[in-house]
Amino acid sequence: MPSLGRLHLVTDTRPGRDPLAVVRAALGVAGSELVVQVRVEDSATDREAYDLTCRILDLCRPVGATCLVNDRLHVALAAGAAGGHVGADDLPVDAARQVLGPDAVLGATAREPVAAARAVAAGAGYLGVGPCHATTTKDGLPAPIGPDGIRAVADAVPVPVIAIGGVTAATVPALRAAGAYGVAVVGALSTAADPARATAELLGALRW
Ligand SMILES: Cc1ncc(COP(=O)(O)OP(=O)(O)O)c(N)n1
Ligand SMILES: Cc1nc(C(=O)O)sc1CCOP(=O)(O)O
Ligand SMILES: [Mg+2]
Repeated sequence: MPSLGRLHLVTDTRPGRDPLAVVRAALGVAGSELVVQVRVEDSATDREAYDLTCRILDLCRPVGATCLVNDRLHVALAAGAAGGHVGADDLPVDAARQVLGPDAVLGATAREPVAAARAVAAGAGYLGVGPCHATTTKDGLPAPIGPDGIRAVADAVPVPVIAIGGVTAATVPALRAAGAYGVAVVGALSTAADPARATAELLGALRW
């Protein structure tokens, strides 16, 4: 299995956004280094999630980029994505592993070391850890954990830690120094005036 990419683009499907244009721009710069996580609003239908995933897979496949699906593992399987990501309101990690099979990429959200170790024992291959910083993209999150919170989890588990929540190119170095393997972003790419340039800046920060 190829190693996990360090830059995860999580799609922004809120009204007025153009997730396909952002994915296209990011893939043009990052190619196979990019992981695209298809994340749709809870109000989206499965058909909408499936159609978006298929369109994103059509963009990812030619450049060898990885496509994952958030929450809806049946959509991941039906579309032929590489795997999925689950959190506290989704299938438990062991059940998600059963659904996806042993070879799929499976990420789980964990905000502190004990939950992180449990998720890994249950079959998670990477962890999404946050929120690192304040974010306007998702409501109802606990207080930001900052680089220290990332370090606490990264020190406790043997799998890649992907830092999420308010991540920008400027905040990447401190997160990497704290042990993050990579980062997941929504707004840093979806609201960028030039998503290709923003991708290059994030990749540059991740290479340090
Ligand atoms: C890389 C990554 N980390 C965390 C999350 C959040 O997942 P979850 O807690 O299930 O919340 P939703 O994204 O489903 O609202 C993620 N998607 N990706
Ligand atoms: C979807 C999501 N999950 C988070 C978590 O901490 O679990 S933070 C988040 C939103 C990340 O968006 P942005 O990069 O715009 O801050
Ligand atoms: Mg979820």
